[in-house]
Amino acid sequence: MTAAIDVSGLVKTYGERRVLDGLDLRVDQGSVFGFLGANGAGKTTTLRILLALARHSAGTVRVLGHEPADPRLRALLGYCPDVPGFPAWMTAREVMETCASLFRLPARATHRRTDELLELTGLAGVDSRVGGYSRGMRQRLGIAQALINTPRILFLDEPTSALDPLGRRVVLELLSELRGHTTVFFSTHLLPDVERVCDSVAIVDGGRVVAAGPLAQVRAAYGGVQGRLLVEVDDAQRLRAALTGLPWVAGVTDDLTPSTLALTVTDLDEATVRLPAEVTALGLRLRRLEPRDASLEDIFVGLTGAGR
Ligand SMILES: Nc1ncnc2c1ncn2[C@@H]1O[C@H](COP(=O)(O)OP(=O)(O)OP(=O)(O)O)[C@@H](O)[C@H]1O
Repeated sequence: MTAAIDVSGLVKTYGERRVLDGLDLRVDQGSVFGFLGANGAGKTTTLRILLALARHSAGTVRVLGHEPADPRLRALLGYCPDVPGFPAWMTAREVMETCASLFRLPARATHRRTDELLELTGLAGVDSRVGGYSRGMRQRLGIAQALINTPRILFLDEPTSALDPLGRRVVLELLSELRGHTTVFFSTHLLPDVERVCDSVAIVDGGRVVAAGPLAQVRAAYGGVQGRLLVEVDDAQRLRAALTGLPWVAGVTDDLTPSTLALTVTDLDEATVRLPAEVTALGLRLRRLEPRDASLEDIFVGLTGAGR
């Protein structure tokens, strides 16, 4: 099957500055794909190139098998920018009808699709003008308008960044519902969002993809590097002092309770064996030992040096 998105060796320079530096990317059709990177990593630039809003300096880019500027793509794509803007005096229905007219949808299809999408995005029955909408409502209308033409790929730039937790959940559930029908490509710096809804992920850093693939595969491939252990003992601070500096311990932080430590370890299996021995040697009592695979956050921090 043709990939939804296939990018190879993508380079974008601004003057002397190499903002994208040989970026490779493959997104399967029907997947919910998270394009993850810290601020300035190159996400928006990549998105703009995929949508033919910016030109690349080198490399190949195919969207549904076409060059981004191919006019055949126009009807096949939907896009919602990070801060969607609408005329303040319009209602959601008027926004949808205006967008439908750009695709020359017949009146019946416009009405049917508008009803469906306003229902899907929780805006059915909202008759007020867009100017009074909350950010979450605007974002949902942005997604609805981007779906009016039943696109094969929906592009979203940081769709949840400006939203409160409830607004984020609603938008993420909405993206999940599109799985299998529409390829969803969304850029974000929010790791929990990716963990919640994505099948596949690419982590971009310094204009390159540093890890990519199905979420489980990325976790397995890079999760072995660092895992986590939650450990509860009767004297956490003595254990903390003893563990600090050991070669298999990459970091120790206090956890939620005073008797619990969160350990970042270089090898989860080795640590699970060594830790009880350390606790016994100190004459402490082990109350809990809970190994955890590296989260996407551990992987992200390890690969991009975020927070360094
Ligand atoms: N028109 C431009 N001229 C010069 N530099 C630019 C231009 N657009 C973007 N950049 C630079 O390219 C780098 C990548 O920017 P980009 O917006 O793609 O990052 P991003 O991953 O989307 O981050 P953010 O979440 O902050 O938007 C940044 O360092 C940015 O300053």
